[in-house]
Amino acid sequence: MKDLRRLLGLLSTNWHWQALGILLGIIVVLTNVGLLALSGWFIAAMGLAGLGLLHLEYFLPAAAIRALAIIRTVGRYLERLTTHEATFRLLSDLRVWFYQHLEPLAPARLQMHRSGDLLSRIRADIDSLDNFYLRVLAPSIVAPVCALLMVVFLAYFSMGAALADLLGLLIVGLALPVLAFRLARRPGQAAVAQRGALRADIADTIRGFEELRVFGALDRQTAQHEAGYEALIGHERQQARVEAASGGLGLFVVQATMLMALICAIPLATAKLLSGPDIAMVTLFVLASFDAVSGLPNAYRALGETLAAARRIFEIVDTAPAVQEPVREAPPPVRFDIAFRDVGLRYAPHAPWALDGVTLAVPAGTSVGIVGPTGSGKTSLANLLLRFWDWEKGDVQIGGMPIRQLSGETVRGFCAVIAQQTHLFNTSIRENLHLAKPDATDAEMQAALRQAGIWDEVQAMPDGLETMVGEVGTQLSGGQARRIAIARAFLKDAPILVLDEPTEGLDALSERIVLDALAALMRGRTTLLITHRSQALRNVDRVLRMENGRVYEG
Ligand SMILES: Nc1ncnc2c1ncn2[C@@H]1O[C@H](COP(=O)(O)OP(=O)(O)OP(=O)(O)O)[C@@H](O)[C@H]1O
Repeated sequence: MKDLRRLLGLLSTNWHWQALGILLGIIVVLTNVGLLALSGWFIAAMGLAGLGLLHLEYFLPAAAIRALAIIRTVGRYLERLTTHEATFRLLSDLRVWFYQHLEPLAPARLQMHRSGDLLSRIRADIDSLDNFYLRVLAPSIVAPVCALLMVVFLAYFSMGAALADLLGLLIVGLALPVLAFRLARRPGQAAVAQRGALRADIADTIRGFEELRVFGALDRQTAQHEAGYEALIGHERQQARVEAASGGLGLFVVQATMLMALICAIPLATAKLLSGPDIAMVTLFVLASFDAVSGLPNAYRALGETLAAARRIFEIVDTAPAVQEPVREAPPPVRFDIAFRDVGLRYAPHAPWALDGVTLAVPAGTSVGIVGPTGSGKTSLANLLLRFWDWEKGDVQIGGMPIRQLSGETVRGFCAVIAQQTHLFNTSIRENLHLAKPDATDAEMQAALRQAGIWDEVQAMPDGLETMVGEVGTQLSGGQARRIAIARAFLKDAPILVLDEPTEGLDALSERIVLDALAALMRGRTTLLITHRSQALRNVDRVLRMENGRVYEG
């Protein structure tokens, strides 16, 4: 219920389009009912007039039928246009809203989510919210308004037919939707969760194809996916049963209501209170009146899925970022020395200290190499400096300014990062460089690539700067990818460098080339170099050792 209320709150931004869509929906339903009923009356009346049993002035009803047909057609078109406009605006607002909440959570709060699952939330879960306005909310307003007007109109001709219609409309428009919602809610929730898990599994499998083939585990993995799909089909089958049953029942109620209305109306005709054409009109009016409610059982059947999708989105949106931004940002520092003062960090409230009273200083323009066994806390230093995590004790400063007083964006604006896993996007070298400086000219890019020692190789590639680097840079060698990342850092021209295992995974020759490029990059910049490799330390001014979250001199 809370999620439903929240979902309604999210709709408020586009209420003009939504209200217009609902108004047009009401007009379309009423003209459709009017058209069918009047046509029925007219055909019956014409038949009687043909037999000479009735004198019929046919001009007015014929004109009314034509007018209703035009209004219905144009109205239906405009209604589709506005409701879809409202829905797509809503979806795009929701995506922006979700992304705005997602971005501050990276990387700390997103590490427990699988990337395939996040993609599923951004795309499929938000998409499934289109069901809410289009099929649930708008028809839920259109239906009672139209039902009320139609029943009042019918009561003028036959109270019995009006009551029968009211009962039928209540069954199809209220009882069946509630029942369908209840029965399909659990399988709907399960289907949404299962689809998310499957997408994440498949994304994982595609990423790990190489390993799966090497270990001969592809068949096992495929069998697991098949089992997952079987489970999904099971949930979908349950929902399909509810859909089929509510559809069949709905149809039965429509026919039964028509019969009831006819039974109520015939005695009125015998008593000469209604004419023959009136009977045809009343009967067809009852049939057409279900146009207002016929979509509701299936819409409410799908509502369980929609709410489950909304829950998955709210889960992310409600996560508090790991780092709180300052209410008012302090002026940016003008010096770029780095200082950690007695810093204590734990990744969870009762976890062991990952950093346990770390104090270190890197004077501006100098470099410090950090070595130490795995898990000793080296990368954690970088995580704090980049404002990806917050710490519990002590302080981290840049140029004497506590970085907590600066926004994460400002702090990261001062830093360039090169890590073992520095991400290259699956696009051209040019676009990857643009990331660091969107307005970089070709000459600037060329200079940066030259400084990174890779210009000659890029120039020799058939497509030069337009060369596509492939998924995470797989079309390049490890050393080339690293040097493109270095060129990117040259372009950014940030005063602080964070190098986290920048030569990891490279052979001796590539390492030497990358280290030469890094030496040029480090000149004049405050540098924190985290490494296991002794070669990498040749360029630094000072070496510190980390052990169990503490820092020791060389
Ligand atoms: N995101 C995280 N969530 C929870 N614990 C973490 C996280 N990152 C690191 N840790 C823990 O904090 C400790 C320090 O990790 P850190 O990555 O800083 O070490 P490291 O010296 O860089 O290791 P390596 O050389 O293997 O990269 C380890 O015990 C690690 O398990």
